[in-house]
Amino acid sequence: MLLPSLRHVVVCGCRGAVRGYQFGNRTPLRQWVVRRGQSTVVAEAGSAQTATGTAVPNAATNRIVGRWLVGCSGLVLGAVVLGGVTRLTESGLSMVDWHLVKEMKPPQTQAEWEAEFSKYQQFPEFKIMNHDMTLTEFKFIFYMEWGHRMWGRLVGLAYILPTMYFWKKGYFNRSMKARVLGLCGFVFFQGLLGWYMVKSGLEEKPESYDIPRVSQYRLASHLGSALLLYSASLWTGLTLLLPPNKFPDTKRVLQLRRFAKGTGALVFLTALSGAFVAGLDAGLVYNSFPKMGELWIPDDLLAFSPTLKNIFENPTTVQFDHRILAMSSLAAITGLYLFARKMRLPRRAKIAIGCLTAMAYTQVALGISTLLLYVPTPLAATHQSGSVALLTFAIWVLAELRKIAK
Ligand code: HEM
Repeated sequence: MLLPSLRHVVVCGCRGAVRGYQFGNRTPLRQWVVRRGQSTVVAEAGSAQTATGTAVPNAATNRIVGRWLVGCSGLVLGAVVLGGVTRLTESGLSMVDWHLVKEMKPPQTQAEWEAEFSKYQQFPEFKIMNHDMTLTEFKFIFYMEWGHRMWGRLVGLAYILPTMYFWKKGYFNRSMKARVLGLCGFVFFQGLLGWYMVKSGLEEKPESYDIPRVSQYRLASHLGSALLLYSASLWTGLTLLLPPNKFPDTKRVLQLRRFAKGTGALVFLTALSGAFVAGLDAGLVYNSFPKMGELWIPDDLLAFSPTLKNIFENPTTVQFDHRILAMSSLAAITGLYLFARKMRLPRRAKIAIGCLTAMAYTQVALGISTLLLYVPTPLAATHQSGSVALLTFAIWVLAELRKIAK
């Protein structure tokens, strides 16, 4: 006999699966599973009920949560693009302190602007690079950074407020609660990382007349954690929204799934290596393709000592690695496409793989153009956004190929 709350889920005509329960391989003991044709309807013992007596979470609430998370990933994408443009316009070091609430109001009067400008003048970027900057020019770089920080706060609110609301309404099951808490924690961590990164560009380095720039390690961590937040939100949202495909458990399907996972990881790694290229301005050391200058393997590839240091600190090696990883990603995606072409797959999975392949070629073309044209801001920003688009298609492919928990 069905428990009352579970019966409600089934009887209330939830179309398709209640999909928030399929994460991980283990089904919590507290759950009852009922198979209805192709879909799996799951309810928890003693799950909450709405005012109309409907048990939650259910298919409808899962759809709401799914859309919210996909929307949140869109906001993260906006933050990544804005962050890239902020960096490329060299605006990121214009706000020299950090206050969660106070800085939300930008300077209003002439006196406030002058005070803000004179604070900026104490730091190396002004002293070494921008000593002839006017107040009007300062206002531009200030507003760029301010816009990025405000967007970050908007992202934070977009995660935290609905989390509180949905939690109270009982829209999350146990595993979902852990997930959204993790995502909210991640947003907070992302903000802290951002300030930690900016601080590295504000430090006075006596005896150094180099262009002040943030640490490439911190830039890669900041971008990498934004991409992780994006991927986790999108994945969770998509698995709630997309009905799972039914695959036969054949060897080829298992191989395809494994292949797709590896390819997704490679794309992620390539994007991360791009952050090192950006952080070291390594896009300006060799502006030719496919060779680096006259050579396939440049002779300053291992110029730094110890050797390991070259991987993250030598601009030549960092650019070389990014090229190799990018070409490996392209080869893997092309391989995935050819492998999948011979298989009978659901239409949506085929479309997702096709989109991933088309985007991979576009992204490589964008990268090469960025390099050959000496990193112009609009092209570099498009290349950066292209990496998120590529990641999006990779996650879509994985969501289409995912295994249904038994
Ligand atoms: C799968 C393919 C690729 C992915 C996912 C990818 C990803 C990225 C990412 C995420 C960045 C950092 C952008 C930023 O933070 O502003 C970047 C930078 C860069 N990439 Fe790629 N990339 C790919 C292919 C290529 C290729 C084939 C080239 C050229 C041979 C290239 C050249 C560059 C350059 C020059 C930069 C530095 C741009 C700057 O300073 O803003 N990329 N890439």
